Amino acid sequence: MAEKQIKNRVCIVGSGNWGSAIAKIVGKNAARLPNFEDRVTMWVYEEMIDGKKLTEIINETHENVKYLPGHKLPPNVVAVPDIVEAAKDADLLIFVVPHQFVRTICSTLLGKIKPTAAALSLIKGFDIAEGGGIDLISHIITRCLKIPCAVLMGANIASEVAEEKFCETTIGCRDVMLAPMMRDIIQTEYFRVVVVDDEDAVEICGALKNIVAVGAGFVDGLGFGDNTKAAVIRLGLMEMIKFVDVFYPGSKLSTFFESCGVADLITTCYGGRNRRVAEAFVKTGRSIKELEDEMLNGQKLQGPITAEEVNHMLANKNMENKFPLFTAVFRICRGELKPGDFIDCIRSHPEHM
Ligand SMILES: NC(=O)C1=CN([C@@H]2O[C@H](COP(=O)(O)OP(=O)(O)OC[C@H]3O[C@@H](n4cnc5c(N)ncnc54)[C@H](O)[C@@H]3O)[C@@H](O)[C@H]2O)C=CC1
Ligand SMILES: O=C(CO)COP(=O)(O)O
Repeated sequence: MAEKQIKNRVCIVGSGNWGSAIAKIVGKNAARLPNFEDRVTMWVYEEMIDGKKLTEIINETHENVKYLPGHKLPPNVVAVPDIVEAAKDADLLIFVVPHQFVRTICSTLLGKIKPTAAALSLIKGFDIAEGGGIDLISHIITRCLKIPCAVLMGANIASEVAEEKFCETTIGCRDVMLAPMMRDIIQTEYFRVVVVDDEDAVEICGALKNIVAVGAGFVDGLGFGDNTKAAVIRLGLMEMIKFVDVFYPGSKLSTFFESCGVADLITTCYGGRNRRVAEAFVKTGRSIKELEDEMLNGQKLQGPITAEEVNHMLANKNMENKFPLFTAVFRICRGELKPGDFIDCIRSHPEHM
């Protein structure tokens, strides 16, 4: 008798703009691959749209009309409003929520998931740790849920991925047994995966580039040109490399040349939400929060909060002057500096000394 194939169950924890775009890929791959269960659950933070529950709309129309309108999800992706119900049988949990919600989600899932499950985090951001430092989101997931957590970061603007325009991504996974499963469920003809073992650096790149993208938005709003934006991208990259070198020593320089590094920096500094809202912030003088609510229809910015989390650590360690671009973005978002001061802050960057 033929041996029964073990089928991995997948749950996508999140259903925003990126969560829905990745659900399209994961749903198709799960239906196609013999070692995955067809049915993929997708946890949806329930909300009402024109008097109807978003989960019901998604399950009836196979479209997340709020966060990824115009794209059909495969019918085997099932929207579930109860997070424990969605996650309890999963062998692979794909975390893709705005980073500010991760701790609450983990405490809800504590003790309610399979102890043998593994996680893949697509979340770009940090959290504040006790003792004045920062925590990586994948570390929070591993610590809270006691499961391994790899990461996926890359130059992946969700709408373009949903349109199936070619791009690359990076999976950071130290566990050679888990890496093939992670790659299989993600890779398609148009979404190409490179797996590296430098997990922490991959994740840090994904988080820090959002701060740089806010800076890129500032220079767009101020009316500077492409040369200035290129300088912001380059100085941002140098601060990202330094940050990893100082706080996460042992990471590899080559990781910055993967999709999660320089490529994500470029795409986000030209096409991302952080850039767009930061440009409007400069042009209108309104608050980031107001503009986020008005311009993004429920989607969430990660850059300004990440700048705050990073500054919390830099200030505690007396290192703000070593990271003038990160520091200036934080202070401008807080209203402590004017947007016009941005260039002055990076003019005397340590890179120029
Ligand atoms: N959108 C993009 O192009 C990309 C996003 N990412 C990253 O993926 C992560 C998730 O981003 P998106 O899917 O775009 O989310 P999003 O920016 O579309 O956020 C909206 C989501 O947050 C949920 N939400 C709102 N309040 C909540 C609460 N209190 N608790 C839990 N969930 C709540 C909403 O229901 C919705 O699903 C972020 O870290 C982002 O940086 C990464 C690559 C591309
Ligand atoms: O991470 C992203 C692209 O890789 C999306 O960036 P934004 O959140 O700025 O849109």
